[in-house]
Amino acid sequence: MQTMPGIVVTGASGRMGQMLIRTIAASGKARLVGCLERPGHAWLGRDVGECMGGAPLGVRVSDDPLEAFAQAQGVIDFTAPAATVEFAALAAQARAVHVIGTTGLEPGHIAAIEAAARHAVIVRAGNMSLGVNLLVRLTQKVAQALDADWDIEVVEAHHRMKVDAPSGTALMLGAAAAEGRGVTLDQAMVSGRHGITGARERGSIGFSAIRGGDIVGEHDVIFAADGERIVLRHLATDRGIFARGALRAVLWGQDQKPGHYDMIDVLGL
Ligand SMILES: NC(=O)C1=CN([C@@H]2O[C@H](COP(=O)(O)OP(=O)(O)OC[C@H]3O[C@@H](n4cnc5c(N)ncnc54)[C@H](OP(=O)(O)O)[C@@H]3O)[C@@H](O)[C@H]2O)C=CC1
Ligand SMILES: O=C(O)C1=N[C@H](C(=O)O)C[C@H](O)C1
Repeated sequence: MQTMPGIVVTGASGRMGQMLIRTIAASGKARLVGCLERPGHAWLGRDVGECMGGAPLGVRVSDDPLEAFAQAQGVIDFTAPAATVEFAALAAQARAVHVIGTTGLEPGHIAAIEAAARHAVIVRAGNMSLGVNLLVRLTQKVAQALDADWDIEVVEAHHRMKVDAPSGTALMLGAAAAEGRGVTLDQAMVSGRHGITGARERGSIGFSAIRGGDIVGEHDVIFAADGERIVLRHLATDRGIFARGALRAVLWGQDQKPGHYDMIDVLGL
């Protein structure tokens, strides 16, 4: 009989960290074997279930990733770019599958993640939900079917605590639209217009970000032409969709060769 993979959750006290811990504990498919927080964090040394205001889960919060990863088959990481790069190197050293949900990554961070993925399985996506990854595919198809008479705009809305813009999801959708159009996102992207911008440049892909309240995550891809408009929309109302996707990814990754994968690979879309 195969044993359930042991998973470490980084950023345990965060919005996603707590959702991941609940999802793993209830799954019956994986075991929670470690929880990480920064040195000095108030939760260190305490049972993570009790820290979250519930029953004990038998896992104490630690600030030692090396020790935690050594006993794990998977690491689920929704933290911040600098931490994720550090975790990628350590998870690869431990040959643990590293699932990365962290957004706001710059090219230098991605290069470091690529290097780690030469030695271990990494699954990274700016959005782990089934719905958004399906929308990525639909966006690519619609962009491929339409010419540059159709202006493409990506509009996203998130809670007031989000620190990066455009969102990782908006960038995935923009990249899919660009791919459908046969251009790169770097060539086409226009983000956050302000002031006397001049008329819209034909073929550009625009990005706008709204931040407020407790919005979990909303994304529209607008294809606007003269006289008509197509809007592809995803609304997230519960962070459980991201946690369930991440759990699926860490289980899928157990049987893969080292490499840098995304949720399209995991979901087979
Ligand atoms: N791909 C996806 O499907 C999704 C991705 N995300 C992304 O996940 C990330 C986290 O989001 P969210 O949970 O809302 O954010 P939170 O701020 O609620 O949680 C982040 C956690 O990571 C910890 N952390 C940050 N830096 C470090 C570090 N250097 N070392 C150790 N721990 C660290 C934080 O600790 P501290 O408070 O001490 O800083 C905190 O516990 C974001 O990048 C977000 O965009 C979110 C939802 C879905
Ligand atoms: O920070 C968030 O909350 C979210 N971040 C991801 C992103 O940047 O797209 C995914 C989701 O939209 C929630």
